[in-house]
Amino acid sequence: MYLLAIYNPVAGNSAARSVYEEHVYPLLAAHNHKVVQKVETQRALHAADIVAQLVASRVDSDEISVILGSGDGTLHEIINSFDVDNTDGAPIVSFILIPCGTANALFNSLFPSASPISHTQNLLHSLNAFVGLTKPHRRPLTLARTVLSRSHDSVPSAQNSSLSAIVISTALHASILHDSESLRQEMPGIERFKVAAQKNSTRWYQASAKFAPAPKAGTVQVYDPDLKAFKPHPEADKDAEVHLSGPFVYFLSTVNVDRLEPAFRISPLSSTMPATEPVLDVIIVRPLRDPSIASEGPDARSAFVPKLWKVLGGAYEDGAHVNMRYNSMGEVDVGHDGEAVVEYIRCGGWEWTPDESDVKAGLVCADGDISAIDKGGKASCSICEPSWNERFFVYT
Ligand SMILES: Nc1ncnc2c1ncn2[C@@H]1O[C@H](COP(=O)(O)OP(=O)(O)OP(=O)(O)O)[C@@H](O)[C@H]1O
Repeated sequence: MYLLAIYNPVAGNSAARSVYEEHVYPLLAAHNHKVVQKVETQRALHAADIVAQLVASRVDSDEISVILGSGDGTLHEIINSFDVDNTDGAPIVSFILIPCGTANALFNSLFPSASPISHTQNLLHSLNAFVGLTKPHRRPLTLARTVLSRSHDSVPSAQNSSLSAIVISTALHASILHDSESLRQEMPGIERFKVAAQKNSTRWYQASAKFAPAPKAGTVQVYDPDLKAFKPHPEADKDAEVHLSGPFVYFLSTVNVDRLEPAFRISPLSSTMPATEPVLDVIIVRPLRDPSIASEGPDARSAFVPKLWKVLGGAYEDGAHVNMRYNSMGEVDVGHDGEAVVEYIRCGGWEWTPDESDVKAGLVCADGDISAIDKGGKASCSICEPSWNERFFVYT
């Protein structure tokens, strides 16, 4: 096994170097683990280049173990450095996560009780498993591929394709990530996401969406708050696809994670009702499901803002939003018996086609990385083929 220790010195509150020197390296030495290569990243994509070179050189090992001190963005860069067409015989990559980023969605989902991460012991859960202080378990990472295509493209180019291990979103979440990046210097913590959320709160996104089933399930599933269970989506067509029309406020899908921050449990059913195959859990809010809103317009958009915050606030209450429903007045609560406010869909893939007139509906977030769909184009996201879901692992 080739052991690589790598950290991003500017991730999160820039504490990675001291965490490695004071805790990570001493713990590895105490357990006789010899690090072959130690890297402090110097720039964006540096970690990705190091791992890609190792894989390409066919390092004399069938496994590369990467002790990764960063946020989710650096993990995303590493996964995307793989040459999709040339992986035969390439070593598998196992991550030991040291959460040094801002949000650390993957780490916080895998170790939900490891909060706050300001407590050193909470940083070391994955490393403790690797060195054998806790029962080691290596969990495969499910990957989703997102392809942005122009409508006339029959074969989208590789440059427009990316792999994700955490979140793929459009609508409000993509706008928040897009706008919060400019606030990073001023607000290094998660408060920058809240500021960007306020800025985008009255925006509705004009698009249509399509969903396809995961192979084993055979149907697109939707969560029913009455049954407290998933059921086949009632609007599936003869090809088992489900089509939803906009406007949308929220559209976010996850793999491997049930939260994006320690307490923001946006796709809670991925951990409380796990699927038996790799799937995308998709969280959708469409404001015209609200019985008190008959049509679009500035008043309707303003009226929906407090409901949106209530729903997203439910994610901070251990995922209570998935059981929130309307009453006949359009009020939102878990005790009501009208339509579910959140459409919680479980599927194998989705397609998002923004209206040409709506520029912000064309933003797509893949693990925090923002891209824009070309005018007239669409984004297609699907669970990767099984060989890709056995390529990356994480110690838990
Ligand atoms: N030395 C460096 N200087 C500037 N940027 C760097 C350096 N090393 C890595 N980066 C870049 O920093 C960006 C953010 O890193 P990362 O995702 O690890 O942390 P984060 O954004 O704080 O955390 P999270 O993704 O959990 O919110 C990545 O795009 C990475 O490429």
